[in-house]
Amino acid sequence: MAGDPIVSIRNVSKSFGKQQVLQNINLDIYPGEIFGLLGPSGAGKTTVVRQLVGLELPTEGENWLFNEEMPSLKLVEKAGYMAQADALYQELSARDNLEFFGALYGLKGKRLKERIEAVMEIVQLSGDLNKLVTNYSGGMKRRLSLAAALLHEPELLILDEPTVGIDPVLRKSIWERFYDLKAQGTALIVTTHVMDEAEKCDRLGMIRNGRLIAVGTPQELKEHTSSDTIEQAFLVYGGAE
Ligand SMILES: Nc1ncnc2c1ncn2[C@@H]1O[C@H](COP(=O)(O)OP(=O)(O)OP(=O)(O)O)[C@@H](O)[C@H]1O
Repeated sequence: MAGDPIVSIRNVSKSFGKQQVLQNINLDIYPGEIFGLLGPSGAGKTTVVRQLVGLELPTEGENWLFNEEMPSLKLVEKAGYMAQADALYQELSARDNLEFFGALYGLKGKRLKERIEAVMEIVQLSGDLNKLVTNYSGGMKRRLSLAAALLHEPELLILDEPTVGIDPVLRKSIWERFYDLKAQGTALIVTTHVMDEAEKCDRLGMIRNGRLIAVGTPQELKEHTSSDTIEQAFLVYGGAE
């Protein structure tokens, strides 16, 4: 792949107490690609992405972002992160939440106002800007969290199960926005256990029991295992482990 990787995970292992949750992960991710981390619940996907944003440290190995080792405060502005659990202030309106997150990223005034309008349009919540978050549905909260991650136009977006609880129609339109961002050169890392979503990624990393068992385009992974579906390919790689 052309150019320097935007993310480089090097020999990363992680244990929580006696439980080893990541085993010698090596992975490079490049600008402008949508990289999917696919694996069942508990496989270690969240632990990988939390390390990339400096919320977790590896027990062994290194995580590099933009040619700098994590954790680094300087990198906070370059990456946008959407966690699995929504980190929103329930008693505030969507607008107040976005103003708060925007201020954290150094956005203010007219620029902040413009960005809030733009991201709320992307997640189709423009009409609900002044509503209190406590009155949002689960799917609306997910979309608002996504809006917050998009606010400062980061070069790298790290999204932990971004479309859980979002209906298929909106999921499709959110993926269209992901492709728009990719076209602008943004790299996206998306964790998922949904197979049809995995198919939409440029490349996939399959994770099972803390190990990266395969990396490639959806097409490559299917071809190498003579599988018709990603699910089948996953089972073949998992079985061969
Ligand atoms: N802070 C922690 N302390 C102890 N164990 C943890 C901690 N965080 C994660 N784990 C364990 O690490 C393993 C991997 O968890 P992780 O959340 O990374 O999986 P995941 O693939 O993201 O799963 P899911 O799709 O359910 O979010 C699990 O067994 C989990 O219980």
